[in-house]
Amino acid sequence: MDNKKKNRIVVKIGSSSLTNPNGGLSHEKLIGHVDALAALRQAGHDVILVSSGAVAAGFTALGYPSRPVTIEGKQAAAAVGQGLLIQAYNERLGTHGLTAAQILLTRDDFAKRNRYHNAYNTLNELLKRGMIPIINENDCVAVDELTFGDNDMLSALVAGFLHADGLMILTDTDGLYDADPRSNPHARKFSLLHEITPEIEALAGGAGSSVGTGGMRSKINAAKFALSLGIDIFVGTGDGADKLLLILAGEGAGTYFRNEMQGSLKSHKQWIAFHADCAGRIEVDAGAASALLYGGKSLLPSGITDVVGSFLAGDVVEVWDTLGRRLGKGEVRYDANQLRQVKGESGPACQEVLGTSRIEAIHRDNWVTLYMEENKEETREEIIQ
Ligand SMILES: Nc1ncnc2c1ncn2[C@@H]1O[C@H](COP(=O)(O)OP(=O)(O)O)[C@@H](O)[C@H]1O
Ligand SMILES: N[C@@H](CCC(=O)OP(=O)(O)O)C(=O)O
Repeated sequence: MDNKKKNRIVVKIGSSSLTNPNGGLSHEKLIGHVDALAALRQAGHDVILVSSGAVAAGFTALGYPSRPVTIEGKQAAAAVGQGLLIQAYNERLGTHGLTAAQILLTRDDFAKRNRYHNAYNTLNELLKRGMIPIINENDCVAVDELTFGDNDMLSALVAGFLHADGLMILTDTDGLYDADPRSNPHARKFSLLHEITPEIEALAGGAGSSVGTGGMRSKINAAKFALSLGIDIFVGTGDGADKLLLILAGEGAGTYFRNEMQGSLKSHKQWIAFHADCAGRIEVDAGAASALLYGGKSLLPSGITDVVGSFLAGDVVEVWDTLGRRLGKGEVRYDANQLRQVKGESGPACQEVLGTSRIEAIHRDNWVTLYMEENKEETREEIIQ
């Protein structure tokens, strides 16, 4: 994050920072955040908000004494609370001449190529027109296997997908400590981390309030993912209308996670790597494995030794080598039957069967390396191209 250039910033606000401890929206807290978002926007930055709080804001109106635990209870509470949230956001944004644009997503929306690209195009159009996108999980329809897990991870996925410069995760604690500060008054804070080691992961505990869900653990998972894409992250808190500008300037009350990596994986490659369902599997010989991993080459049929499954052209498949190592994932140009016909064949033979000179089974633009040999940093460089 660089406070002098125009940045694209994803801000995530947790339930505890928007609602009262016993549920119900806190207008006072929400207004404080909106004023800070408006200041960031008015300083010329693109601002995308990932807002939790629908369940926590809605459950009291439904007569639940505390955050519901049943799926239908949470979904009903979210249906009420999401409306209350957007109404309150819009009221306050309006005083700054700004407008909210509500986007509710499920994991399925990220897994389907068309939906993923539609969401990307819509968000870019909204930002071009100066809107403030407000994203939440579509809790009313999301069921376990279709959820992002939590909004911390959703905000990291959104930050990656939009090639954000920074991700600010606002919560009720001023950063990551070496123990949960609620239960350990001697806990010490980390101000700046360059990587998330297993030791750091082990320090982060669960939710600290009756309305939060993932706790610091889910923030660390999200930070790890965003860091792997070269995005700077801040986890912490703040007060006043200039709190987000202070965070941007490196003066926020929290933990900064930064790494030196430049550039991020293209959105389409992120879709292949993190979201698309795998429809089958291709096995390749050593020459093809090396061309894919280290040569930056496309996969040609001559290197294919086996084709498993019944996928279609345009599907995403996993690629393994004959030693049983998963090398990566790619979008195939041909369906499984066509690839069975040309596997192991030379260029001219493939051209004859496929009727074209574009014989790549997987083009390098549609390939993502996932295999990382221990201590082999160049593989990582290839992932982040
Ligand atoms: N090592 C830690 N450092 C800081 N906070 C921690 C740690 N382990 C657990 N926590 C808890 O994580 C909580 C924040 O997460 P959560 O309750 O899910 O908030 P939100 O609703 O903002 O997502 C804090 O209130 C704190 O009690
Ligand atoms: N989508 C849910 C929030 C899920 C979630 O991750 O909550 P939190 O830990 O407060 O960020 C809601 O709006 O209530």
